[in-house]
Formats: sequence, structure tokens, C-alpha cells
Amino acid sequence: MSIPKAELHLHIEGTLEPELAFRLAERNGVTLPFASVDELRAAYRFDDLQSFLDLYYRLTEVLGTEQDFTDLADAYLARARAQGVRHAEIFFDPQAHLARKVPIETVIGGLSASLDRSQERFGITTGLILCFLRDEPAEAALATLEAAKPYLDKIIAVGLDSAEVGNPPSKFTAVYERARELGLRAVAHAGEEGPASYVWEALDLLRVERIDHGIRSLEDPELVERLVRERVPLTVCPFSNVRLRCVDTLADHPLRRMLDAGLVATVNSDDPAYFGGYVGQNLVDTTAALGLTEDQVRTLARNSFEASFLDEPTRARYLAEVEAYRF
Ligand SMILES: Nc1ncnc2[nH]cnc12
Ligand SMILES: [Zn+2]
Repeated sequence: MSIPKAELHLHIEGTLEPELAFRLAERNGVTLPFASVDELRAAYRFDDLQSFLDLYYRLTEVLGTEQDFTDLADAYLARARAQGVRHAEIFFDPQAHLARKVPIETVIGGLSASLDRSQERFGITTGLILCFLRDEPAEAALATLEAAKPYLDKIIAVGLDSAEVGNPPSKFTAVYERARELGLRAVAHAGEEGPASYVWEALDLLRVERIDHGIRSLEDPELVERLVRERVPLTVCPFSNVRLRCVDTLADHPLRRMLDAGLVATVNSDDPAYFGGYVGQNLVDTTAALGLTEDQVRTLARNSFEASFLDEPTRARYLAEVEAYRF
């Protein structure tokens, strides 16, 4: 669907298509445990978040040089543009690469080489969000933040991802405090597989401005009331929720109930190479499955810009494009 939209929940490592994974593996002399692109694509069946993360981290092994990260981001931006994305706030996982001795300098350098030209080449404004791996110790997150200090002008916010259950936001309170001192904004995955109490913690302890996923918030009416009252955006990822079995089918997805409750929901693709489609396709299929109205789709697009970290003049320009859009 080509309505102008912002994508606010997108892991750049999750845009690694099998074809590019094989090309980079060959370029870097890495052997993948799959014989072909088709065999790799066939492995994209998951039981839960962890089974996905196992493959996701395994495939990051093909990313080694600045050029690899530039190629990855360029490929995402080209696809995003074709799906009506006008602005993207992009997650990256420096700790996943550091584990293979790829320094943050290489990751940020490579991604920035692409993003610095995204406006002129693809007509997309962009920002980078540094994510901490919540299944690693808080000390590792703090060290990552310190290592990122020379590149703070290239980063808009910090985020929190990876295995959620058993790794509550409270573990990262001090890390987020330090990030705020450094002038960074804050988001966090919460309420994807984990309970609504993790959403409370992300709000109260990490003081995040958006919740990534947040679908389990609906289990707690008091939390929903707060999210509505404070207009805290939720970056919802329908294909991801179905593929990771957080939701049975697209027709069961809570997005419509979220909109009906007055929540500031947005639609995003999360890890589109793994979950069956990019953000426009998420919007098309979810709209059909849930019977969303054109007004609701326009609200989702409007929400995406309102929830973004854009400066006010640019936000206003994009919002005018949303209002002018004809279905
Ligand atoms: N959906 C997701 N949840 C948590 N961590 C992730 N890393 C990449 N995708 C993720
Ligand atoms: Zn995610």
C-alpha cells in the first residue's frame, strides 16, 4: 500500500534476504549451514521468538565489512521506498556483531554511508536506533553505549530487543539513565512475548517514549487506559506476531481492537526478510484480514509520523501528504 508512512520498528539485520546472505557469505568466505537460497528460505519457520533469534544471529555471520552493512541498508531502503515509506527509524544490534569481533565503528560507518544518502537516493529520511540485547548482562549494554559515544550524532535513540521473557526492562534502568544523559531518546520492546508488567516497567523505569510491539498490553485494562491517556505509541508488527506465534492468525490480530481502544498504534515489519513481507504488505494483508476502514488506515499512517522522532517541520510536511492521499 503506497500511502505515505514511517517505519519505526525495523531491525536492519532482519532485512537480510537469503539471496544477499549467500552473496555476502561468498564475498567474505563464510560457509552457511544451508545448501541453497531455497533451503535457507525453507528454514524460515519458527515456533517462537527464540527459534527465530537463533537463525537471525546465525545469519549475521555474513556481515563483516562496512560495505556489507551499506549494501544491507541500501537493499532495505529500495524495498521500503516501493512500499510508500517516507521515513524510517532503523534498529541495529551492535552486540551481535561485536560478538564476532566486528566493531561498532564498522557497523555504524557502513550503515551511515547508506543512510546519509537515503534522502537523495530514495526520498526517505532516516534515523538509527542502537538496540541493547536484553539477554546479555546490563554491563555489556553499558559498555556498548560507551563504545558508541564517538558516533552519537548518528544515533537518535536506544532500544531493547532479543529474548524478552526473563529479561525485564528493570535490568536496564541504569543503562537508559546513562543514555538519557548522553542526549538519546528511548524506546524498548515490551509485551511481545513478555507480560504487560514489562510494559509498565519500560514506561516507569526506562522512561521510553514508544513501546515496540506492546500487544500484551491489552491484557491489562489499567495499562491500556494509561497508554491511551498519555498517547504512548505502540509499534505493532502483524506478520511478525503471526510468524512467531504470539498471535494465531492475522484475522485474530489485536490491531483493530487496539485502534478501537484509542491506542496510538502503528504498523511495521520488524524483520521483513524472515516474516513474509515489508511494511506495505503488512498493511495490505492486515487491512484485509481485519476489515480495517480507509479512515483506520489513514489513522495508522498519521500515527506513524506522530510517533516518530522527526523535527516538527518535516513531520508536518509528511502529515500533509497523508491527508492528501487518495485511496
Ligand atoms: N521481534 C523481535 N523481538 C525481539 N528481538 C528481536 N530482534 C529482532 N527482531 C526481534
Ligand atoms: Zn522487533
